[in-house]
Amino acid sequence: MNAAKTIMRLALLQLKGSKDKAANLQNASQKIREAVQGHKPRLITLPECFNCPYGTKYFREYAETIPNGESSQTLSKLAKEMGVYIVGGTIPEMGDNDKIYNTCTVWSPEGSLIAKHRKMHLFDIDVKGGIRFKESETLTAGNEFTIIEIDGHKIGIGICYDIRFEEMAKVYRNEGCEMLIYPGAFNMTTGPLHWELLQRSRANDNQLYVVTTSPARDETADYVAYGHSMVVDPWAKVVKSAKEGEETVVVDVDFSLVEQVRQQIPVYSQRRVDLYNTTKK
Ligand SMILES: NC(=O)CC(=O)C(=O)O
Repeated sequence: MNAAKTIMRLALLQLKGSKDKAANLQNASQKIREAVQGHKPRLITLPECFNCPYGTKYFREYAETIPNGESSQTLSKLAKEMGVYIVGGTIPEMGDNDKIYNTCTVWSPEGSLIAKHRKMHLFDIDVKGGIRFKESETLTAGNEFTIIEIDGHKIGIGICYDIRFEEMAKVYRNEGCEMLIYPGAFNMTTGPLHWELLQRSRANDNQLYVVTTSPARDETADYVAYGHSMVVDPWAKVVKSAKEGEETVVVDVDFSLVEQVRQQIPVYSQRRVDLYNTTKK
C-alpha cells in the first residue's frame, strides 16, 4: 500500500434541487466543475437525492439503473473529466425485481464506479405535530456496509437516517475507517436538534471525521431540507458548516488528527468488550 497522504481537500456541494431532473444534473455538473477549477479538491460530495425531490411519491418516477442510468453516466464522465473522486450523494436506484433503493454511488478520477451503498435504515418516523415519513412505502433497505479507500484512508459510507445507528458507525471504526460520509437530508423537525449532535456524537464515539452533505433548503418543497452540510473532526469539533442555501464548503482534512486523538484518549482499547461486545459484525 502507498504511504497515506495526510491532508485531503474536500468540497461539499450543498445543491438546490427541483422537480426537473435535467436541471438538477446540470446544476450538479456546473458546481462540480466550479469546485474543481476553484479549489482542486481530491474528493467532492453531493447531497441525498440530488437528482430528484425527496419524497416517497417521487422515487419510482426518478429511479434509474446503476451504472447505466443518466445520473450515473453524468457523474462518471465528470469524475473522469475533472480527475476527482465523487461521492455522488444519492439517487433512487431501480434494482432487480422492481425494487427501489436510495443509493449512493462513488466514482474514481478515472470515471469508474468504485462503490455503491444502499441506505440500510429506512427513514420511517412519525413525530406528532412534526413530520411523518415512510421510506418503506416505496423503498427497500440495503444490507451491505460500504468502505472505500482513497490515498490509503478508509472511508465508510452511510445515508442520512443511517447516522442515527451508532452500531453501524462502530462497524466502520472496527474496520479501520478514519472518516464517515453521509449524504443526508434532515428536515425542519429533526434537523435543529439532531443534525449536528449526531455528527459530533459519531465523530466523538469513533474518533474520526464525519462529513455530511445536504440539499439546500427550499421552503416551497414538499420536504424542506435542513441544510447545514458540515465537516466534524475527530475531536468532535465542527470544522466548517454551510448555512441553509446553496453553498460549496471546502475543507482540508488532516488525517494525522485521527491517530493523535486516538492515542491521547484511548477509549477504543479501553472498552470493556468482556462485558459488552460490540466488535462483531
Ligand atoms: N431523512 C432521513 O433519512 C433522516 C432524517 O431526516 C432524520 O433522521 O431526522
